[in-house]
Amino acid sequence: MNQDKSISFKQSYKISLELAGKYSKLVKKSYMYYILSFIFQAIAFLLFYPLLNAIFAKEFSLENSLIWLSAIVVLSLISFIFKWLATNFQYSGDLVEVTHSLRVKLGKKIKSMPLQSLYKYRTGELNSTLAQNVDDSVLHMGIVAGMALETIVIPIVLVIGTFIIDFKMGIALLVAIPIAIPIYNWSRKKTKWEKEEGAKAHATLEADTIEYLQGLTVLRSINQIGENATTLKKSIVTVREVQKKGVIGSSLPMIIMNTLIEFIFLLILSLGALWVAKEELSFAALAALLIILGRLSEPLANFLAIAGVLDVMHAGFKNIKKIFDTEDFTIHKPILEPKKFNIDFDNVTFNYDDSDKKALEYLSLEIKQNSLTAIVGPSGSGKTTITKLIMRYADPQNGTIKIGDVDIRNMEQSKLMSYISVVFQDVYLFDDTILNNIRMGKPNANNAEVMLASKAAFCHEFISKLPKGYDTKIGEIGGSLSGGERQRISIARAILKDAPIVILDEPTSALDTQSEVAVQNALDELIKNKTVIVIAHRLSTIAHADNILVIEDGKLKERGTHIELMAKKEKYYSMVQAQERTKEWNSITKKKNE
Ligand SMILES: Nc1ncnc2c1ncn2[C@@H]1O[C@H](COP(=O)(O)OP(=O)(O)OP(=O)(O)O)[C@@H](O)[C@H]1O
Repeated sequence: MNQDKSISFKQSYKISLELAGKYSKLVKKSYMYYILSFIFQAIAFLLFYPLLNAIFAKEFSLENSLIWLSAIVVLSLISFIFKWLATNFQYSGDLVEVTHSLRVKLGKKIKSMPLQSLYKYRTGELNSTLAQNVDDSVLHMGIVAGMALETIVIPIVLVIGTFIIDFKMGIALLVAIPIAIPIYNWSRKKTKWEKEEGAKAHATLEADTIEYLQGLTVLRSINQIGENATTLKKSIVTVREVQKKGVIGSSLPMIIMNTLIEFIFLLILSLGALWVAKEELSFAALAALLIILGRLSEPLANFLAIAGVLDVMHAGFKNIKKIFDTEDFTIHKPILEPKKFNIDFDNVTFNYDDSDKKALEYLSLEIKQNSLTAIVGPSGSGKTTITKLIMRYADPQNGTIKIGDVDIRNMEQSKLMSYISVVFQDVYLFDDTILNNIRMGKPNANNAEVMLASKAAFCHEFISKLPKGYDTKIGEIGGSLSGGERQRISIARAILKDAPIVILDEPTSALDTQSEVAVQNALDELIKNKTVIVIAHRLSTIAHADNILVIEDGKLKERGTHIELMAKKEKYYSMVQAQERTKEWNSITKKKNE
């Protein structure tokens, strides 16, 4: 599809069927009924000509007149029935089902998208696609499609009919159409710009608003609230600018188009009157033409407005299609399930989509089942990338990653995720009850299981002290949970999930000593008999690890236990020395300040 051109009626028809999925037959049927309804209605209007002929005939024939009148009534009734059948698609609730199934399909797609593709979207963008764009698109299938078909079918049938009534009049009508085309194209360009830019500006505003609210604390600390929230302010102003430019740009063509239609109709009528005077046209034909022009004016006047609405929908379609067109993870056949939970990287090279730099380079490493492996290295060396790839954030460009000797590409994504629990430094709690927040680890767990996990994570006590205990909503207590408490709730979630692999991304580094002890106790419960990977900056916390992997520039530089690596006196040794010196320096400056 040519993205720079306005969407044609045909294109929007095709896309609407694609989006309707299993409901496409119903949508097609509804369109068909609309077309039939408008054809019958237009023919009914054309039959005014023989009716008027019968009425104004030299010898008035009541019988003839009644026959034509009955024909008009019957055709109108048929048209009404077809319209009723067409709109039944909306009123029977099928349209709502289409909206629902499209949203569910999008939700499934988002779930199966590689995280790398997902992270390219801002939260607000996805939000606006799932909510607004889906509604806009489905609106097309229901209401606007009928109006769009009316603007096409009625004029076509009426123009053909006019030719049959009077060839000259038919020509006069046809000549008028090419005059309107350049104005139509000019206007479409203007309205398309407004609708597409408008949709983009709104999505940006939505995303900025969400990010603004999420980051309010940080923004406050850097004095970026209210008048100073520059990003949000900018996107609010952009919406105003786009709307203003759009309204100015699209109103003028609309006024010109409508005036032109009225002018052309007047001209045709004047011509008709002249031909009647010259006895080149019957009075009945002129009267019929008057009726036909009256029926034509509405769809023609609406044409631009409807084309504009189609552009809004096209913008929505494009966003929905962009999500559907994202490549899914391919699950390699045969689908396998690991029996063990050791992890192996074999010659793994990976660079992020938008970067030329290799985040990991020909990396091979082994993580034994039920061992505690620490990954250390300078910032940007690739530690987090290793853990992301285990969770299939994206596939490496080279090499394989195996769990229990099974390539992770041979595993169902949901199965793979069920093998892994992650505890991050930043804990995300959903605005739901504490009970449900923990239960997310195992959705079918009963309350007793949740409480058991919570006790193991040392959070039962503080939860019990909350006014509504486990039924307290996270939103109700807002920021009153400490970092350590939030962390322990997330550990309870992981304990309940009981996944065989646990990834700890520096979960205690942001905590004070007292909280750290409590969280460490909870972690000790979590990692019992698990394959554990810890990303650590503070080397003192991983001295007891079974294996330490030193990563630098995406490559494995050293491996061994703390004792082995210290004895080697190379990279790890220097890192430990450097941290010791920093610690000493900090305690000296602390003492000085006291
Ligand atoms: N989403 C991304 N897109 C592009 N490049 C990325 C992305 N995430 C990480 N990188 C780059 O990949 C390299 C490895 O990053 P990674 O986050 O794995 O390092 P790290 O060792 O975990 O660092 P840190 O200790 O600071 O968290 C870095 O050069 C980083 O800039």
